[in-house]
Amino acid sequence: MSVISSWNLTISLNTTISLSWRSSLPSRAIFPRPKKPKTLVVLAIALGAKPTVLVAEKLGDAGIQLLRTFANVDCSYNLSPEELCTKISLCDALIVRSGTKVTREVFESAMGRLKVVGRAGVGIDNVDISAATEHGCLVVNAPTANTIAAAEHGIALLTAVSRNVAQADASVKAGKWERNKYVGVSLVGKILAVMGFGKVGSEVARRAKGLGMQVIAHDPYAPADRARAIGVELVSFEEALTTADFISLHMPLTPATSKMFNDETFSRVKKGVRIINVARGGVIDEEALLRALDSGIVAQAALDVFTEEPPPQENKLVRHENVTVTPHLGASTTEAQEGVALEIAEAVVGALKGELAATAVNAPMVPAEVLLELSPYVALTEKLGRLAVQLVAGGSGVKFVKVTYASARGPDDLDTRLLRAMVTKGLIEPISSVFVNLVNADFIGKQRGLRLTEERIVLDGSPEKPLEFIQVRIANVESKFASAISNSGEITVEGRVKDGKPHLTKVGSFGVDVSLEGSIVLCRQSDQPGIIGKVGNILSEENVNVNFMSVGRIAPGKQAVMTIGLDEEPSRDALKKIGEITAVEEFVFLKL
Ligand SMILES: NC(=O)c1ccc[n+]([C@@H]2O[C@H](COP(=O)([O-])OP(=O)(O)OC[C@H]3O[C@@H](n4cnc5c(N)ncnc54)[C@H](O)[C@@H]3O)[C@@H](O)[C@H]2O)c1
Ligand SMILES: O=C(O)[C@H](O)COP(=O)(O)O
Repeated sequence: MSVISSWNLTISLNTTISLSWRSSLPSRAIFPRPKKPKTLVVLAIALGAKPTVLVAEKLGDAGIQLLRTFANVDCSYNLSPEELCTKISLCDALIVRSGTKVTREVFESAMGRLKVVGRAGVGIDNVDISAATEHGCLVVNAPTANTIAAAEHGIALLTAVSRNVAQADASVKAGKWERNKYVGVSLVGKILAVMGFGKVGSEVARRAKGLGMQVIAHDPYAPADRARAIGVELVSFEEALTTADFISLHMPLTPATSKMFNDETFSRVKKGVRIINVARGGVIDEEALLRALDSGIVAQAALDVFTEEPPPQENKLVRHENVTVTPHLGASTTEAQEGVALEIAEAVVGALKGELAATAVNAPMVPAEVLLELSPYVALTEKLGRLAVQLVAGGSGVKFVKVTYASARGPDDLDTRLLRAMVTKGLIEPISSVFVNLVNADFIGKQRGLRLTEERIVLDGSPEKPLEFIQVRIANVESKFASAISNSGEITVEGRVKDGKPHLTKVGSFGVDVSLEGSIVLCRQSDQPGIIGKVGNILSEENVNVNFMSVGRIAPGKQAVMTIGLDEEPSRDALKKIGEITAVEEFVFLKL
């Protein structure tokens, strides 16, 4: 038995997984069965619950049209933060570009209705991701459609600064003819350091090589072979800083990259370096850049992005004669905006339909084929969680939960994030009013003090099935059904998938077998003839249909646990009558 202590995840960028939402759609299921992906949509439309999407910044027409095929679309631009907070409680989705700050207040004001925030672009630094996650709100972005536009803008600024295009243009327009003042520098043979070798950075590198530049790149996370493939050498931060004639910034704004270029870094650059920033303003300490420009350490800068956008009128950087500025135009080409609009509209509609887009920012991305295979186990884990928590005696509190996955597959072959989220959902939802989904499961679990550990049992045999059985145990609690406590002293429920359906196969130390649908009665009795009939009669008198029944006993004539699956919920009276059968020692009714 090995304890999983770290997640070994494969994130696929080209796949979708399914996830449904609770508030406006009338289903609590978190995963619609993949074979019927349209079910939730049909329900939503039939009940008139067409979702509302607030588009808070200008979005390309193709995207708006796509959104309108599925949702009510409210295009309200230039909302104040207060107006956004007021509107948001009426919206299921929000689409923004970089100009709207989606703060914690926005998520709080949504009061649970907002299910997805779509960022029509790459950078998500204007969205409070932690707050989104805490509120179970999915954040998706459109990471690919504006890559080329941003790279082209980077090259435009690179060539513009090397030849003083903006300054010379302003000079001529001011009636001057200063040919000697605006002598530029050549690009060919010069060293360009690309900082951040992701989508945009690598396209900039490719183009700069075409201009005859020697391109190096610094990116702690980029694979060297991807760089080598386009003739770029990955180097250390120090080497990039000290050798470059031009530095082009293409990393995201994160706590680690914030003010990455500051007085200290400028003190190490090659004198006369030229800096281009089409990434995010915050990666440069703007006051330090001003000092570096004034002292001549930095010869020129070209900035498309600023710490504060738009920058204040009196901003000295913007007015500096060696600085070329554009108003965050990197993504602003007709082609990129149409592409981004479609990319984000598809992602948002997909998310509202119950599919989790491949561009999810705050939820695990699971390949579709993995999801399909895991789907019945997803249902099983949620139901085991629901059963286990309902077996806890009032006042016990649930803290220590152990989930065991038994499989013949190697540990790296099983992505248990979905299953873990579903156990958490099953454990928490029956005893609280919070809505748990794949986005917020870990957060809600932690918030409620749940210590969920996972372990693997590696079985011999064929690894055809992803899992043989799953066990959920709750430690340090008492049970309202004493037989649910196994020899280890924990409430224990175990299940398997049989013919694609989740089954409960063990309660405490008793082997049982009941299909997990509807609700169930667990009943411990002394093993003797006639009990099944008596219970069956009580239920049939009430017109309650028994869909499954099994009896597991320790030994003939000793104690047995009867498991009865029910389609309808029996009345209190019927349950009382079951409890009054003489041989029945204890019983419990559990809702799935
Ligand atoms: N100006 C615009 O209109 C515009 C348009 C598109 C993208 N952008 C911005 O450009 C940046 C890059 O976008 P992308 O699509 O290429 O993103 P990306 O995620 O594909 O690439 C970012 C790269 O930065 C690297 N990185 C992370 N931390 C780093 C660090 N400390 N040092 C060096 N590299 C680091 C990552 O490993 C990654 O390879 C983002 O900030 C994005 O918001 C701006
Ligand atoms: O991160 C991005 O995608 C760019 O900064 C573009 O943002 P915008 O769409 O708000 O211009």
